[in-house]
Amino acid sequence: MGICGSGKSTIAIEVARAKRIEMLDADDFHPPRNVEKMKSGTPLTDEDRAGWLQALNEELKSRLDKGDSVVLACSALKQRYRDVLNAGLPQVRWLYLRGDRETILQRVSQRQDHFMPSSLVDSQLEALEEPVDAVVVDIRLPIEEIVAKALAEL
Ligand SMILES: Nc1ncnc2c1ncn2[C@@H]1O[C@H](COP(=O)(O)OP(=O)(O)OP(=O)(O)O)[C@@H](O)[C@H]1O
Ligand SMILES: O=C(O)[C@H](O)[C@@H](O)[C@H](O)[C@H](O)CO
Repeated sequence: MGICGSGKSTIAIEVARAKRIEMLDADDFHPPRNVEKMKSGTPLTDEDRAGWLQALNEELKSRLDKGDSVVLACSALKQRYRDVLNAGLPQVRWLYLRGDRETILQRVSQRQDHFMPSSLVDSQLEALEEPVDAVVVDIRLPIEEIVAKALAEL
């Protein structure tokens, strides 16, 4: 979890590869209207995110109930969002990619092929409620170090 540009997809892909498990990217589950909204520079509301979070919980459940493991890259900005994602799944563990505004802005503005505009970074930081029950990493660390910490601690 973490705000836009914190490295969720990058880290999740590597963790999933190392553990040979499936990786899901929550961005692939946003309804088109949510993506259009973000593209046009408007932050999502709790209401916009509600169905999406519910759907992601179902996706996790369908895999974990079968005994499969999965890595989900998801912003999960607020505690109540994480409560929906976690519902009925006590085995879920969180990795929080903690990022400072400057590094995030730099990475988001350098990305070419992404719908998220850097103008939304401040709204993401405002919405963010830092987790108390997560493994926390600083996004300025090299990718390999973050992945190693995730593999060691999750
Ligand atoms: N630890 C890191 N060091 C340097 N660059 C990184 C690191 N982690 C990610 N990046 C780069 O930062 C950018 C943002 O990463 P990524 O797209 O994985 O973030 P994200 O959290 O999935 O973003 P979003 O939620 O907006 O899709 C990418 O260009 C990625 O290559
Ligand atoms: O809850 C949200 O506002 C969204 O999930 C965003 O965080 C983006 O989808 C993602 O970070 C892409 O940049």
